Amino acid sequence: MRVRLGDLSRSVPVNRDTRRHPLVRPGDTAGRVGLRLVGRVGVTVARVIARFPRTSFSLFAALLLVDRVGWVLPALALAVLTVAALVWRLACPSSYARWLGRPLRSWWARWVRYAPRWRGLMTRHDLAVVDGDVLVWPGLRKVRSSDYRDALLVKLRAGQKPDHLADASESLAHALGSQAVRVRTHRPGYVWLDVTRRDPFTRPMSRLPVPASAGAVDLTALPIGRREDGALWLLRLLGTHVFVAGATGAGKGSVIWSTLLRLGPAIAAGLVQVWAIDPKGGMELFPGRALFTRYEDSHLGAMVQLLEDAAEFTRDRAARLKGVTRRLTPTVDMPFVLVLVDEFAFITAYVTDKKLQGRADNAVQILASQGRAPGVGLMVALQDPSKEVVPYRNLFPSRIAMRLDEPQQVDMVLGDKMRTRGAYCDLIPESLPGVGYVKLEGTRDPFRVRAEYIDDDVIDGLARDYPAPAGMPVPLLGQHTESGLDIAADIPTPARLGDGELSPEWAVFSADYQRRHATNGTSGIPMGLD
Ligand SMILES: Nc1ncnc2c1ncn2[C@@H]1O[C@H](COP(=O)(O)OP(=O)(O)OP(=O)(O)O)[C@@H](O)[C@H]1O
Repeated sequence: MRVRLGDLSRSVPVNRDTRRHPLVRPGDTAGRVGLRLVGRVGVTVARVIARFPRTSFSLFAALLLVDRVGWVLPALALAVLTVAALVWRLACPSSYARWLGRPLRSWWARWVRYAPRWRGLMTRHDLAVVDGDVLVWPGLRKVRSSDYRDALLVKLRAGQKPDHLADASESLAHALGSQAVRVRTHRPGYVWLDVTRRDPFTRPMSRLPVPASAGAVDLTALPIGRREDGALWLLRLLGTHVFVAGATGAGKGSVIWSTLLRLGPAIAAGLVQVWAIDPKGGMELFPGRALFTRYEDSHLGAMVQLLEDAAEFTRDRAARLKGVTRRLTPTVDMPFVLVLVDEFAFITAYVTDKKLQGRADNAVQILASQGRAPGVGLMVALQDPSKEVVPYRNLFPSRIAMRLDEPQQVDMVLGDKMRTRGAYCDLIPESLPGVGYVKLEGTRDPFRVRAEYIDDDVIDGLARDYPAPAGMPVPLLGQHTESGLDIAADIPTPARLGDGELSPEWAVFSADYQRRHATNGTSGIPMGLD
């Protein structure tokens, strides 16, 4: 690789003629030329030292050492240090990675991978700006390299904003041979450019913690998957509402079930109630019905009624808690209630009966606007983020977009400019179900995640081990049943409704859904419940 010092500098004159100060001018004596040459070399060396003080002084110290003691001793010392580093790496990989591996890799990435081509990258992607009579470009300030990505801290030039880099991110990704380049805001004037080198989600995910007791369930941080940087993806339910969108087979089910898996002990202890609606006739949620305090999956009217009951409950609780507390701490007497709706659009945007649609709409508005403080959360999933559902999006502070069919749908789900900021949901391959992007209220940038896959055996175990306590009103299959019904005992094996039992619009949807699923076999990574 050819390194040009010009690439490492921070600016060049706009008009190259101003640089033309020839070394040899007409009438010059040899002495003058020599002096000019020494002067120029001196200035260049001083510039390099000022620009790269650590590297320059390390090099200088090494040369001094070789000069004083010869090369044998330093070479031996280097060999001993290398062996020590290898032993360290084998004995304690995590501390090695933290203290030596990553800093070395970051140093290498900065000076070998990025710095030599930085100027070309910036100018060719129209990221250089004219400042007075010089051309300047965003400065590369720091690189943090991990197994999967390089994070580049970039200083913006006056007149630039993060969106300028975001707009160029797709072409930068191609230029760098990266899967994706995303822009994260750091602080005013600085952004992180995340350059993905390998997709961490192509590897099987290690199992995530499952809370052993109700006390271990943290409603503000349920571990339901991994973030791209390797950290746990912690989903907040208390004080927010969650909107999940994704094409068929995108893995919305894994978000729902990994959430329910982490709620299990709290559900069984009565600290959390889940009121569930599955317009697909129970195809998604029915196997977990024992977990649900209320459940509807067949009649539209009953589903809307459940939403209205939840809205009424929310209003009532908000009135009771008025002046007492601003945020609920769930107890058995005052549980957190999660209203879970699969295929949300089918009970809101797509309902043809205007009266029912109005009722559902009202209930959703009340739940979304008043539920956060009194401990009522709404979690909805939907397949088709069309413009009809966009108005609902703003009611949900936490949004998750999984694989989507069209690039425009990304902003429909996550919010404006989110695709530009790197949420490439339309580029998620079908071979990676469960992968998506999350946008949280109060944060500027989306982040990439993969939900843990929960298989049918785990779901059966979850429903068996953590049923909602009996003694609650438990309406089942569209019929309002009175309290005291132990549903786990009543319906031991999962049953599915036939299309004939569904109302006409659900029958059409259900038939279409089954047809699509019959040809949509996707493989999963099995993960069991211990
Ligand atoms: N996180 C995941 N990891 C690995 N595989 C997964 C994951 N999530 C889902 N899958 C696989 O993808 C298939 C489809 O997932 P899922 O049913 O959750 O999609 P969906 O978005 O709910 O689809 P639909 O809207 O059609 O119901 C699953 O049967 C499973 O094989």
